[in-house]
Amino acid sequence: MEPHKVRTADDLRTLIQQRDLKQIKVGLYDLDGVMAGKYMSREKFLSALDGGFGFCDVVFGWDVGDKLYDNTKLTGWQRGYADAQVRVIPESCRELPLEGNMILLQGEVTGRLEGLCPRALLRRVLERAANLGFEAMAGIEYEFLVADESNEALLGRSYQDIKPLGRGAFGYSVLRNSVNTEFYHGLIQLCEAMDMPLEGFHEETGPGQLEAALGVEKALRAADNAALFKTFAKVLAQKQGRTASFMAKWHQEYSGQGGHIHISLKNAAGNNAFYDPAQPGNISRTMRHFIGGLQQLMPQIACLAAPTINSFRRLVPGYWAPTTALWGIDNRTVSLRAIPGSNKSQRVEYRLPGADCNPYLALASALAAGLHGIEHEIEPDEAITGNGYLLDVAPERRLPRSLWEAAQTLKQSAVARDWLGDDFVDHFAATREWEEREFQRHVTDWELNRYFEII
Ligand SMILES: NC(=O)CC[C@H](N)C(=O)O
Repeated sequence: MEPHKVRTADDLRTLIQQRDLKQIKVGLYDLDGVMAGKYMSREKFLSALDGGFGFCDVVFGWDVGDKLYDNTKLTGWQRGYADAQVRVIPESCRELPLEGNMILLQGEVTGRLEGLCPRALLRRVLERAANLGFEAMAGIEYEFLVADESNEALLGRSYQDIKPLGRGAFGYSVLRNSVNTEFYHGLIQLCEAMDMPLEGFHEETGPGQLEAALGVEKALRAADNAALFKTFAKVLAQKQGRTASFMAKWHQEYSGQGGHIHISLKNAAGNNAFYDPAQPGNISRTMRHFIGGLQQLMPQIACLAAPTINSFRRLVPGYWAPTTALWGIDNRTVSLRAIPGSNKSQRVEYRLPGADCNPYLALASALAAGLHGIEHEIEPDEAITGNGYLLDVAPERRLPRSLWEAAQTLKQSAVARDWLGDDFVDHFAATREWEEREFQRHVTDWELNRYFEII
């Protein structure tokens, strides 16, 4: 039995027996898209496979620095930080080549806190898509920085004067990717072994910025691959004495780091529901309405695509990242790029998500918005042409400018509540408000440099 062939609990038992595994690694993704997990003994794992296991619910109650949220209802001291119930997902089994024979299994939270589990959330949206007669496909691409030094060294200098892997900006440089093969080849091989092959991998336009495009998959698999890619690209870099970062904007002078999502829908006949060769740009009625829904709801779901304080540094004009909820045909100056193609490749690229977002949440919210558009036959604005940054946009097409604002628009969104659930919306918005409060009480370097002496 091979990890990529595992579909059932029995397959998994066979694999564990064949490899004579004494330990198994199990993890689940939190709201920030960070994997929390542990090694489990074989005995414990086999019992978890049948009956699930408990995992302290603080996994949804901590911020990225393990500080406890003080403003959430579903987790907190008032709930005693009880265990959340987790089920093991056999078909999530992956090889962990950096750890010899070890395998990795993902879990999903069930029961009282199921509404907060990012993977369960995406699964619910996909079930609703299936009820509407669609199967969602997605391909996610990441831009990320590789620093040619350890995180300890960077931490010691408070992340100042970062030394990127490769000097200067040389988008698509073959020199860079031929010299830095230890990292490039290492990651290609790792992704291959973990059954999440890269479709493209190149030097982006920024010192040390790389871009990896994961192959198109059914949406849940695409999000699994994306989340695992982020986790294990960081692991590989650190094992090489380097550091990979997926923050949205690590330097004001350089282009930010996107986590763009390419989306299409298959209809019941297995055809691409976005493709209609009789229409301009091959854009079917279904695709138009999907774009219409996503365009209309984008400000309301923006904080799932831009979930950190730093996300909003990326969303500025002139750096290839969008600033408005507009769309165009093959236009990279707006947030929705309709890509004319064939029955196989016709799709829309959602360019709002940064590399810092949780792929389960960004994808679930985009699909919810687009499917809402299909259900309600929402017509998008006219496609824009030329430089979208220069357009004067209507207030309802503006995107939130801060995490606080994004959390407020999410909370007020009836459609987000309908598709993502009240538990999720209330909890997630509270966690983003907490993040903004933490930031607001912090004095930044910029302020010190600007005001300390002169004001
Ligand atoms: N490849 C590109 O289109 C650049 C994207 C840009 N770096 C972003 O932040 O989204």
